[in-house]
Amino acid sequence: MSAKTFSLEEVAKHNKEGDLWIIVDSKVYDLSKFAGMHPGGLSVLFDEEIAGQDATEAFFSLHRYEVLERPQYKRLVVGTITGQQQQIIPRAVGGLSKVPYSEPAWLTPGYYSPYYKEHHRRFQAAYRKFVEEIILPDAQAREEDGKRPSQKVFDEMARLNIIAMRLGPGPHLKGLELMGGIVKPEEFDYFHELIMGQETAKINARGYNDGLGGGTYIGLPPIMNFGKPALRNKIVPEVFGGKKLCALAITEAFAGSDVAGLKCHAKKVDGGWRVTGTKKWITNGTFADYFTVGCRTDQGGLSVLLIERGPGVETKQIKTPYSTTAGTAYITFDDVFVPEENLLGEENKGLQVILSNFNHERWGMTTASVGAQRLVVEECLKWVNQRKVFGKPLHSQAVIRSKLAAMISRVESAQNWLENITYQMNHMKYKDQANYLAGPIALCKKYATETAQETARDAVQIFGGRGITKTGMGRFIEHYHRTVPFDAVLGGAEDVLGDLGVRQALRKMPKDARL
Ligand code: HEM
Repeated sequence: MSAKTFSLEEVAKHNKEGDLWIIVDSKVYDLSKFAGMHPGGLSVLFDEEIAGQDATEAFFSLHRYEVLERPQYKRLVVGTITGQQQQIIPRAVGGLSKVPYSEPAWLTPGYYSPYYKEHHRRFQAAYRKFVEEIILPDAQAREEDGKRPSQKVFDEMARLNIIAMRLGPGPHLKGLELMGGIVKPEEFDYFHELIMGQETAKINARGYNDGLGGGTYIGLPPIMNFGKPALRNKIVPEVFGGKKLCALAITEAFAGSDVAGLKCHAKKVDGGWRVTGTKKWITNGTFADYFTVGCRTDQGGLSVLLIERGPGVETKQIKTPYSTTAGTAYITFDDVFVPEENLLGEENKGLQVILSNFNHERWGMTTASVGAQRLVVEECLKWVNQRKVFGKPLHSQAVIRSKLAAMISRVESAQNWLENITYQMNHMKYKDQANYLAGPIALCKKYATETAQETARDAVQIFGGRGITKTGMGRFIEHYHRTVPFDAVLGGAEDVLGDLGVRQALRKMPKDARL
């Protein structure tokens, strides 16, 4: 940037076509050539309050800060105003936001938490930096072109053992160097995983987030927990190494939450099965290498088989409102031979394999949902502060403050419930989690996604037309509002989860309970 300084009077002289300067936050921009290419048009720049003037307020009413960070616009700076300092300093890469409620309480100066230790703080700082430097740029590019997340991102994740950590604490982390040694495998707990879920959600690229191993998150645990040692030893290192991806293929057009109604058929043959059937809405299906598949056997029971991509396996893209980078697929298995050793768990006891996965999946989705909801609160607080209506900030309207009150309360209650459940998970054996936490996790997810949708709706009302525009000020809100139903449907629709939570409670009702 040029080290030249100018007085306000000098800048004011450059206020005509072919010679146009403006000031944004103490920096002087020469827009003489750019004016004709300005996406907002030429005429707006020649307003007498803009041309040659300090246009900071007008600029931030209409553009996100990141516009000024783009190299092609940084080049337009010709100097600064004598005696003025930059007032608007964006958050440093990996740093914490100072906007109230944009960080959970444990990351907000002055507040305390019983849950997080020093290694969680170190981990959060390192992981956020990784997300912003490595994942975010790829996420934005892939959301645009719809391709799967780049191999270099998987390679970087593998290098720090992020793929292994995404599956939560457990024996699979033993002996691994996590995040460059910032946290020891024996220290790693569900709060670290919660941090990962919440931080990754901040990329605000919902399809990409699922593309980044969403299928592995639910498709690999059955292999790790129920696969035979030889199968595990082959597949787990390939996946943790970022070279292969899994997908969980249970849902069909015929049966969704009703897993007992699956039609995909595994016919017993010499040395294994031949599988024929279809699967629908399979995350990462278009590019996954391994499919963890729920099949009906000859006896009518349910078995889970590991099927490798190969002859007879076809995957087709399903178009959904989120980006194709998630690889959502319709899959057909056409007389595919599956060897005996690919059986996960016991034959006809597949329901146990499938159900054992659900709690972790739903809890993980809740971490992401709450993280994204918090980002929306931050976007709204910034917007109401910088947007002027009738000469005053948008937050001078009581109705806007009332919407924000509801948004903040929702995200804080969801976060606090989630942290309490996470604490329980840290202290329970995995099988006790099914007994004690299946209901609370289901209810917490339902609550988080319902509140997420209310918050998405309120945010669109606050942003107005910008909240339904894919570029510009409200682009985060538009994306969130369009993709928020994914949180509410994947891993179990809200009504199904609510019902599960209440049924679990009713099963535990004491026989002698009376009013
Ligand atoms: C450094 C100077 C400026 C640059 C680099 C710039 C760049 C841009 C860009 C890239 C957009 C497209 C929307 C987006 O991606 O956010 C845009 C839109 C716009 N700009 Fe500027 N701009 C500048 C100054 C101004 C100023 C001073 C005004 C004052 C009125 C203005 C008015 C607008 C308007 C009205 C739009 C359309 C906004 C919308 O669709 O909501 N721009 N500008």
